[in-house]
Formats: sequence, structure tokens, C-alpha cells
Amino acid sequence: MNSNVSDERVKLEVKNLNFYYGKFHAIRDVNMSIRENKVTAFIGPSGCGKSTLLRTFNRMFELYPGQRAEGEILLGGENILMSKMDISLIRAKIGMVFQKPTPFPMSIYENIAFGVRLFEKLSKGEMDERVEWALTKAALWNEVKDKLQQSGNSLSGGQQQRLCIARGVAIKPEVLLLDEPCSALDPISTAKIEELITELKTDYTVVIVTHNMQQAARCSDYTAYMYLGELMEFGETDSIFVKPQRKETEDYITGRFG
Ligand SMILES: Nc1ncnc2c1ncn2[C@@H]1O[C@H](COP(=O)(O)OP(=O)(O)OP(=O)(O)O)[C@@H](O)[C@H]1O
Repeated sequence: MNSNVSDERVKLEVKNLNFYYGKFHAIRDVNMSIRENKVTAFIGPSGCGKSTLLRTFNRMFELYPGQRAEGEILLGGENILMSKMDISLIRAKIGMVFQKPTPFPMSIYENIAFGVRLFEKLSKGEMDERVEWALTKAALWNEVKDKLQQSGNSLSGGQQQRLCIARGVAIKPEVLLLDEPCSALDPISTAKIEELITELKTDYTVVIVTHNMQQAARCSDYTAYMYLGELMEFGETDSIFVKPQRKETEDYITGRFG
């Protein structure tokens, strides 16, 4: 399906994207435009390819032999799937937060500073500022400012996930990919992360995989409905939820799927 919509600025242009796990064809000819400073949600039944599609955006699959992507994912006109592009540079531009909070086994401060050091040479004062800035962006600063030297693992699940988001934003990526960031969280932490996602789009382009229809409706500007590796419907979230074009999309969002 071709889902290029012409208004607004495009951050990532996906063209004829196919993805294979060995012989298994998991993503089938996807075309879509991810808008800059907007939140795009990927929805669809389990196994439809949401995480796979998200992981192609920063070539996460490269860590695994036998997995391969074909087609184009253009960031600023450059195809990030081309092997000559430096992988660490791509990850600096396109950050990712996983489903389960994964703080590094180090202090809260170091969780943020570690990634920044890979890309920038900052003085101690500048690093302190960056750590505070990132934790503030992730709505965590007030809760941790007096215990920055404590282990990241000492935080609650919701705080750990905000720490991971802070770690992601600290290196100032252009795009932030969130793979079911709230699935392991309680409703209060989830509400905080959702608020945060809405704030983050002022500075970043956000793509989120979610199983939660309310979450997609609340947080995203654009929604992509996937089924069996295909992009079935893609458009503004309001239209997808109020007036889906396809019966399959309607069945899924109203819970009639299956
Ligand atoms: N490492 C792998 N090796 C082989 N096949 C895989 C692998 N990971 C995923 N798949 C297959 O690719 C398809 C898409 O999986 P993916 O995890 O992207 O779906 P999803 O929509 O994110 O699912 P969920 O909502 O359950 O997380 C599924 O059929 C899955 O079985």
C-alpha cells in the first residue's frame, strides 16, 4: 500500500520496504512517510510486524544473522539501509527505547552520561547540565536529583523506563523509536510516559509501537495499521479512529478482530 501524504515535513521516507527473517517474509512492500515533530503509532494484531518495522528504522536487525531488509528508509535524503552509513551515527540520530526498561548496571548519572560520551566530548560541567536536561525532559529530574549516584536498578519500573527515555534523548537524536514502552508499567507510570511522549514531539519525531488503542488515540498524530506484514491503512489518527477506510482496521480498533 502506498501511504505518502504530501503536507508537513517528512522525517523518514520508507519506500518499498521488505524484511526477511531467513526465508520468512515479515514486512511486505511498505511505503510510508513519518512526519517530523509528530507522533506516529504502529498498531495491529500480535505478529503483524510492528516491532520488525520499527527495528528497521535504526538497523537494529543487523545484530542478528539471517535478517535482512530491502528497499529504502530515507533520513535527510540518505538511505539508512545502505551498509556504508556508519551504524553508530544512525543510532545517534535514531534512538530506541525497548519494551522492558533496560537501565545499564551503573548509576543514574552514568546511565545518561555513558551514551553521550560516545558521541561528544563534554566538560564535567557540561555533562552535569546535559544529565539534568535529559532527566528533566523525561520528567524524572525531581525524583532523582538527590540520588544521581545510586544505581539505575534501584528505581521503580516506571522510573527506570523514564531513565531509558532520558538516556535516549540525552544524545539528542532526531527520531525516537519506542517499542511498547508502557507494557510493563502501571497506569500512573503509563500516564506519565504518555504525557512525556506528547511533550517530546516538540523536539523529536516519535514512532511508537503499542497494543493499547486508547494510547494510540491519545498520543499519536498518525496511525499505521498493520496486518500480516502489510501496511493496511495509514493516516491521521483522528481519521483512522473515527472513520477508518477499511473494515479490517475498524474491526481491530473496535476490538472485533479475530
Ligand atoms: N527473530 C525472529 N526470527 C524469525 N521470525 C521472527 C523473528 N522475530 C519475529 N518474527 C516473526 O515476524 C513476524 C512479525 O513479528 P513482530 O515481532 O514484528 O510482530 P509484532 O506486530 O511486533 O508482534 P507483537 O505485537 O506480538 O509484539 C511474526 O510472524 C514473528 O513470528
